[in-house]
Amino acid sequence: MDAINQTTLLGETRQDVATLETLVAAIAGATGRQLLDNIVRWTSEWLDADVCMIGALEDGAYVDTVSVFSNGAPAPNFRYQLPHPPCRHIMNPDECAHCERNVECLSQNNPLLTDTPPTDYLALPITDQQSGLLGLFAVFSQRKLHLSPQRQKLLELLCAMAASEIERRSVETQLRRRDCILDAVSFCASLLLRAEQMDQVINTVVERLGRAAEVSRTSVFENSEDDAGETLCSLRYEWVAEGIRPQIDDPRLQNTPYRHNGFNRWQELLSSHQVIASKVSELPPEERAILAQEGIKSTLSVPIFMEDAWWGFVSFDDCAHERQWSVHEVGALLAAAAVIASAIQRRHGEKRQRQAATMFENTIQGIVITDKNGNIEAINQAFSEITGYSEAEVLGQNPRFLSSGRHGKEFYAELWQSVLSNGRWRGEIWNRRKNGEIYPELLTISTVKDQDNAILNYIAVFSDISEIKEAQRQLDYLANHDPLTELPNRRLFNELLDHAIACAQQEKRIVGVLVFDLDRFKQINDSLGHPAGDALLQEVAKRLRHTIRRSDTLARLVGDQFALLVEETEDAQQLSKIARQTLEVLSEPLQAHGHEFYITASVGIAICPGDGDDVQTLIRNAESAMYQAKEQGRNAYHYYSAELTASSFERLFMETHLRQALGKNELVLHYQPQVMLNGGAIVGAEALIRWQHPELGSISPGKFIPIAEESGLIIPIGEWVLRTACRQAKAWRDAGLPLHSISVNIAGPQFERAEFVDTVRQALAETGLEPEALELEITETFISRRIDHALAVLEELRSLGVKLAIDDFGTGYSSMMYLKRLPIDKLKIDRSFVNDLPHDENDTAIAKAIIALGKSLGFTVIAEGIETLEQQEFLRLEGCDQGQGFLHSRPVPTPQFEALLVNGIPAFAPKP
Ligand SMILES: Nc1nc2c(ncn2[C@@H]2O[C@@H]3COP(=O)(O)O[C@H]4[C@@H](O)[C@H](n5cnc6c(=O)[nH]c(N)nc65)O[C@@H]4COP(=O)(O)O[C@H]3[C@H]2O)c(=O)[nH]1
Repeated sequence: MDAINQTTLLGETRQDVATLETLVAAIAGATGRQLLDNIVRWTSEWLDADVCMIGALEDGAYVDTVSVFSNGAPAPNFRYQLPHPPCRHIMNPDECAHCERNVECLSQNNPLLTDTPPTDYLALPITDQQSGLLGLFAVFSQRKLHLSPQRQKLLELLCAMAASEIERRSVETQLRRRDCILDAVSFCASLLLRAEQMDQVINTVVERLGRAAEVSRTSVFENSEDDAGETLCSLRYEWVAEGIRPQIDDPRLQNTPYRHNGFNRWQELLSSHQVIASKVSELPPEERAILAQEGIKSTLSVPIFMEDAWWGFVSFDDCAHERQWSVHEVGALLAAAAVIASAIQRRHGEKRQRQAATMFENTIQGIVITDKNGNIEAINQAFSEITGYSEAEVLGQNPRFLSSGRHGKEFYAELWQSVLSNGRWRGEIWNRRKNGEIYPELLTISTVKDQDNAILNYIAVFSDISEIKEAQRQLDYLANHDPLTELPNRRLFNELLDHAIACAQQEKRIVGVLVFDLDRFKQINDSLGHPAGDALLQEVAKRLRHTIRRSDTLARLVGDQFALLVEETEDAQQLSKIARQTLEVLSEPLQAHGHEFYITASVGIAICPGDGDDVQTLIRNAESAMYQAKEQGRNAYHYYSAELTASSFERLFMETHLRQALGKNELVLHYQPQVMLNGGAIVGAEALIRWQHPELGSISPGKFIPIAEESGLIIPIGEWVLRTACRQAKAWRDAGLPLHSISVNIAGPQFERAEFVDTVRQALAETGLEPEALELEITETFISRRIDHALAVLEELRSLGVKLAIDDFGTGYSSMMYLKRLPIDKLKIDRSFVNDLPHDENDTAIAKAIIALGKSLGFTVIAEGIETLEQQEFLRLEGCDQGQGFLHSRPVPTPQFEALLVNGIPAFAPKP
């Protein structure tokens, strides 16, 4: 049948009608592939063509034939590439049909055409209003083909039929692919659920999805942030199809900032839940360059969100085709991304679980998990380490086997009541280890409940707090004990006394408080240093501890003050017995810190009831009594009496005011002349301190010097005396007044200070007084107590050039042995031996002996307290060199003394 003739006939002749009838017969009832096959067969016959085919356009780049009729028979489908002549014309949207002669086409791609290459070509686009170009309908012939309007109309009709079929087939393909992906997704989901090793499964999941999506590569990228808050992405998992180069080891894909790589658009889109589905050729140039370099032609990237946070994305790359991603595929791959997200999340959870498991095993806290009935389901290593029980020994048991027996039923009832009502109990509990040892735990019990609030498990977490308790005990001990002597301190003593008072009041008993204070301890501390003082206190504590009865409590209140609480006593007399015993024990020589100490103490006793009903009053009154004992000559005990309070207050008052006296210029020096007994010339002056209190008037040094010594105030006061006396003597001497020397009293604590010699040196240097014009008076008692030390200091002072006198000579333990060694200049006979001269035999003998001793050793001898001419004469005749006393002058203020210096002593004035 000639095509031209037929065309001419179409629509006009019977032949036309027949043609249409055969067409209708061919397509009637046919659907799907059958319809397309019938169309190509019918067209082939109608146009007497060698080959007739319908092709579907794939990815805009290929034609996949869907039905081919070649040389009188159906032929296999094939694919060929576009654009390719002559089919490229059909790709032009304006072209609705194309007819071409003498074509040389398709020969390479289509085996059907290579044997007998066609010369004529006729084609029409198959289009759809929504999707545009779907494919083409092509006819090849070695005979001449002509496209008449009628023929074109009929072919357009056939194209329209083919279009719906191609459309249907395309959707079918997309759905098949989608189903395929969804199959893979569900497979992966179940795989993930069952999987134990998430890492391996994630790789399988990625592969399976990649294969299902028929892509070349599936890549999972994870986000992170750098220090500057920049979002980075790193390739974490990857699957590649055969022949595709893996990228997982490419360092450029690790910690890559989206922004710096021109992928900031991706960051924006993906982070806002959008998908990137594109042919690479259609991407912006910067993105295109990077992806094309990797051979990627199409990419679909889907974000992964985890708990609403953008975690990263999964990319499906097609390196083979410029693929047009269908909505179905995108939907399925979104589901795939969700599966991957859940896998990753599970992996994180697993990690957390593993961490939790590790913590369970490695924590130092013991953990027990029981079922709802309280039977142990699991324990950790620390449980075994703390309790000593192995897992096998405890599984299935109720933890009550750990009970120590120290808590009653009520304790446990309250505990479980709290667990059941609050879901939690926390507290300290005593439990028993396997070896029977009872130990304290800090325990927390909590419940695990299901959705319906029913208890599933109890979890007990506990720490062995033995060490903490021990530390607490030590802290308590430290808080209540004196670290030096390990005796109870004032705090604990107060508590115990409080308790004792309460008990005694109930039982109508008496309680005694004895306060001990070491006499002159301060001097020891100042002279030998604190280590020696501390060692002495330790020895004293040891000795006292051994002396006291078990029922009594000894404490160190402060410094050198100890207290004894006597609870079991029949009467007050027993307390004095205890005080006496204590004094006796202490009077024994003590060895400490390489020294031998001869100490004494003063003890004050207060009794409840009577001397106070509370802790403070009792202790304060015992202290008052102790001061009273001191004032009465030390090494004694004294009961508290109401009058004592007044003197204690007075003492306290004086100490307080004495502290301010120096600053307020209330202290002054008076001077008493020292005269030559032969002739009466004033050779020296003794500086004697006076305290002029604005309210109390003049206070005698005999009252305040002991307080100054006890409180340490003697140091600044003594320095002031020394400087003032030196300055005054210098002034008098500079004024030409006849004064050989100025005598200054040095108290024991001053003399024992290591800096004493320096203080003297400085006083001389500051005032400019010649050293030989200064005489230091040191009491004999003091020198004899620590003779070696005294010797060394006196030598040093002597080397300064100052004069040294022994004051109150005769009152101490004079020993010829040391007296000989002492670098002194003068002996001062104590007033007490002068008082009754020349009538008292004893005093006379002593005075004579002292004078003889002093003379034999080459010392100057001076007698103090000369009040009568008789005394003076006796002493002078016995060879005493100098004298000092009211007979010559009382101690007087500076101006009066100046007058004495100028006018001489009236007692020696020539008789009129
Ligand atoms: N009954 C009587 N007493 C006489 C007579 N002649 C002098 N006295 C007193 O005897 C004391 C002599 O001083 P002391 O033995 O060193 O005894 C002094 C001395 O140990 C101490 N003292 C005074 N001034 C100082 C001082 O500046 N430093 C130190 N460390 N102690 C001082 O106070 C003690 C008492 O001093 P004062 O009250 O000034 O008493 C003085 C003086 O007033 C007398 O004929 N009859």
